[in-house]
This record gives sequence, C-alpha cells and structure tokens, in this order.
Amino acid sequence: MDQNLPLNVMIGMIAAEPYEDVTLRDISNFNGCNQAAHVVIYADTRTPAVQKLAPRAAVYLQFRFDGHVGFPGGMLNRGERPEDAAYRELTEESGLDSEELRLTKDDLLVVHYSKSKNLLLHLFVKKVSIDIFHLLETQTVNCHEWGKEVIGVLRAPLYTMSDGYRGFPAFLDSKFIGNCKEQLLHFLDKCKIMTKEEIDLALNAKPFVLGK
Ligand SMILES: O=c1[nH]cnc2c1ncn2[C@@H]1O[C@H](COP(=O)(O)OP(=O)(O)O)[C@@H](O)[C@H]1O
Repeated sequence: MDQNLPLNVMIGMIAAEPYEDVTLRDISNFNGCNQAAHVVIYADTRTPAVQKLAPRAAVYLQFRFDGHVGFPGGMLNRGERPEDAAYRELTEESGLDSEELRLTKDDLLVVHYSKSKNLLLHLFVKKVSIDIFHLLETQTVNCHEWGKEVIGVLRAPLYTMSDGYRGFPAFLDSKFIGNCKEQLLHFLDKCKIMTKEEIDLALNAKPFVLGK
C-alpha cells in the first residue's frame, strides 16, 4: 500500500464494505437512520509483554459470541444519546460501572456511515488509569453477558515481534466485526499511539513461511 495515502484512504482500501467519514456538522443529515455507539477504553502501560517488548498502550477489546473481535457498544435505543448508549453497553458487557468510565459527547472520536446498513457508527474514546483498565478486564468475566454475547476479553498486542509479523500485524488478521478494525487504526493514529507509517507496515506484514 502506498504510504503516502491518507489513513482514511488506506482504511477504505481494507474495509470489507465502504464506511464514509461523517463530519460532526453533517450528523443531523443522518437523523432517522440506525445508529450504534462503541468505545475504545485504553491506558498507558509500561509493563513489557513478552521478550521485553513494550506495548504502546493497553487497549480493551472483546471476543464476541459470533467469533469476531469488537469494542464494547451496541445499537442506540430510541431517543438515547450515543454517549449514553456506549456507556450503557459498556457496563452491560463488562459489569463495571465506574465514574472514570462515564462518557460525554466530548469523548467522541469519529463517526462513520455504512450506506449498505444505513447505519451511523459513533466511536468514543476514554483513557483510564491502568488500575481501572485492569479492573475492567478482570470484572468482564463476571458480567451478565459473559458466556453469552461476550466470550473473551482481549488486550490488543500493540508490539511487533522480531519476525515482523507476530504481535500487532498478526492481530490485524483477526476477524473484526463491522468497521472495528478501521476504528482501531483510526484511534491509534488520532491518539498518536502509532504513526501512519507504523500502521501501514503492520497492515502489509506477512507471516514468515518456511521454503518460500
Ligand atoms: O466494535 C465495533 N465496531 C464497529 N461496529 C461494530 C462493532 N461491534 C459491532 N458493530 C456493528 O454495530 C452494529 C450493532 O452490533 P452489536 O452486536 O454491537 O449491537 P447490539 O449489541 O445492540 O446487538 C452491527 O452492525 C455491528 O456490525
């Protein structure tokens, strides 16, 4: 992929179906379509993962009932604000209700639109302390949805191992729900956790195969 392309073009090239960026000014044009809201919860971490590799951050994701990776969140109820829907779903899908996790409209990172689903997708972002992050991870296995909608807790491996593929590049080959993968890359770029060049390198990395 051409590294000089803007990230939204790179993302458009990897998306299974196109998602348009929606500017906040234009949101009112989408009244009446289906809406969903999801949230990226993340924390700074200095704890090396494996082989002394320092992850760029701790980012919370879930393994869903359908075998896909996704952020906590879901569809808005009638009349519900996106930030309230994202928080409601987060508490249902993690079992944790904490002031540190509460969302406001200022936590909105990006909005995408899927024409084929007529769906507006709001993505919120919340940085928390590593202690709250760890509590969120451990609490999830006791939540009401555990074993139902949520079947796993994931911390994205934000490092690349010496073969250039294991770690983050391999993780990007997982099955992501909706535009979750594009949302993850957008978040890493916008919150300055990775550069566009690092993201592009990870997207293009290939597993090492003996004899090739
Ligand atoms: O992490 C995500 N990022 C982006 N879209 C997602 C994510 N998780 C689910 N979706 C999409 O959002 C919509 C609502 O799905 P979800 O299963 O979360 O809602 P629900 O829990 O209210 O049933 C679906 O179109 C799904 O593809």
